[in-house]
Order: sequence, then structure tokens, then C-alpha cells
Amino acid sequence: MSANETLVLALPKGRILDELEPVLAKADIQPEAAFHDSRSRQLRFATNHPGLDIIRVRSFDVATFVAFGAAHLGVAGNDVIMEFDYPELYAPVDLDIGHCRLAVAEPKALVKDDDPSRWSHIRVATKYPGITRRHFAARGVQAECIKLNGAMELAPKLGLCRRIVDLVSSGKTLAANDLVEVDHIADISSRLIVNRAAFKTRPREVGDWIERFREAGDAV
Ligand SMILES: Nc1ncnc2c1ncn2[C@@H]1O[C@H](COP(=O)(O)OP(=O)(O)OP(=O)(O)O)[C@@H](O)[C@H]1O
Ligand SMILES: O=P(O)(O)OC[C@H]1O[C@H](OP(=O)(O)OP(=O)(O)O)[C@H](O)[C@@H]1O
Repeated sequence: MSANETLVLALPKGRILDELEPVLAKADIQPEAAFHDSRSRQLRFATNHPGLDIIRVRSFDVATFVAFGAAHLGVAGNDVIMEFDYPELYAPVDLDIGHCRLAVAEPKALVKDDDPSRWSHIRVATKYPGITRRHFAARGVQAECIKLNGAMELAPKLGLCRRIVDLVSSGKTLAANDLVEVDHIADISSRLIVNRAAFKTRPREVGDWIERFREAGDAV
């Protein structure tokens, strides 16, 4: 990581990017035009700041790019941050966007005869095997996780498992699939994340961006 290298900000594609637009505007970060062109195959973008470029990657990959120092800063949900638990990441600003919760759900029909305090081993479909294992291990339950990358809500009806761990916002996806929340794991929102080594070696520049995002998050 050299001292005059352009700083790289990793942003997630998808829903967070929409909520992030006003934060970027308040932080006076204007990406080049191709960033807003959905047909463009470009992945790295210049901004109105000569020392700052943006890369657009999948939400889970934001944490990996930043943890390995390939990007200096990024925006990720704390679901992603918690799942990887990278020691190299520092998450100094809660941007107050991307609000949802991580929860355990099971079929409505199972709930009345089920007693979570008696679980000793459960099988769970989830995109978050790390968080799920740690959450249950802390209460002495062994969680066998089946990793899926989406549409977890299908798993119980198709006999893959009886429980899932997934993000819930309005609750509509659970309801549409006859599932109910039985346990809350964590409240989720998106954070500015920073590579610790980059902050140590370039405290002034990285610190300036942290302050800008803090002010932008407060103002939106
Ligand atoms: N229903 C939701 N409401 C609010 N925030 C959400 C919701 N679902 C996901 N998020 C937040 O948005 C982030 C990105 O989720 P999104 O569903 O856009 O991407 P993804 O499907 O995980 O990404 P990819 O397509 O790259 O795998 C999540 O990590 C979480 O922090
Ligand atoms: O409580 P709700 O408001 O219904 O939102 C929850 C849904 O949103 C997310 O899915 P997303 O739309 O990102 O789809 P995917 O996980 O299948 O990619 C999440 O994985 C849930 O399925």
C-alpha cells in the first residue's frame, strides 16, 4: 500500500447502492457517468476526486476486497461484516441505511410443538453459516448449516431442513412462504468499513473520508 496510490472505495451492487446515492452526494462523491449506466461492463470508476476511485462488487465481496487491502474503504451491511469477522476491518460509521434484521424462522405448522430451549442439534439453510454456528454455539446448540446464496425460504417446504437463518425486513417473504420468526439474531444496517493498515499508514486521507461519511450519514 503506497502513500500516493489512489484510494479505492468498494461499493455493493444492488439495493444498498440505491440507498447510498444520497449519502455519496452529501459526501460530495460524484462517480464518472459510466457508474450510472446499467449497460456498462466497467467495474472501476473515477470520481470528481483525483485521489479516489470506486469499484462496484457483490455485497459479500466488499468486505473481502477491503480486508485484504485491495480496496481501502467500503460499504457493507453488518451481516456481511459479522459473517467474515475479518480482524483487518474497522467499521467506524453506521450509515443508517439498509435496515433489516437477521432471524431464525421455521414453518408456521412447526411452531406450536417446538421448544427452542430443548434444541441440541438443528439443521439450518442459510447464507450466513459463520454467524449461525456462532449464535447457536453460544447457547450450546450445534447448528449444521447448509449454505445457500438466496431463496432460503424454499428450503423447509422442500425438505432440505426445517429452519432457516435469513434477513427479514417487511416480513413479506417469510409470510409468503408460511414461515414465522422464532429467534432474533442481530439488527442490521450498512456501515462504512476501512482497512486498518490503510488507516494506520494514511491516517489523514482515510480519516478525512471517515469524517465526510460520518457527516453525510448524519445529514441524510
Ligand atoms: N430486505 C432487505 N431490506 C433491507 N436491507 C437488506 C435486505 N436484504 C438485504 N439487505 C442488506 O443489503 C445487503 C445486500 O443485499 P442484496 O440482497 O442487495 O445483495 P445480495 O443478494 O446479498 O448480493 P449479491 O447479489 O451480490 O449476492 C445485505 O448484506 C443486507 O445488509
Ligand atoms: O422481509 P422482506 O421485506 O420480505 O425482505 C427479506 C428478503 O430480502 C432479502 O432477499 P433479496 O430480495 O435480497 O433476495 P435474495 O436473498 O434471494 O437475493 C432476504 O434474503 C429476504 O429473502
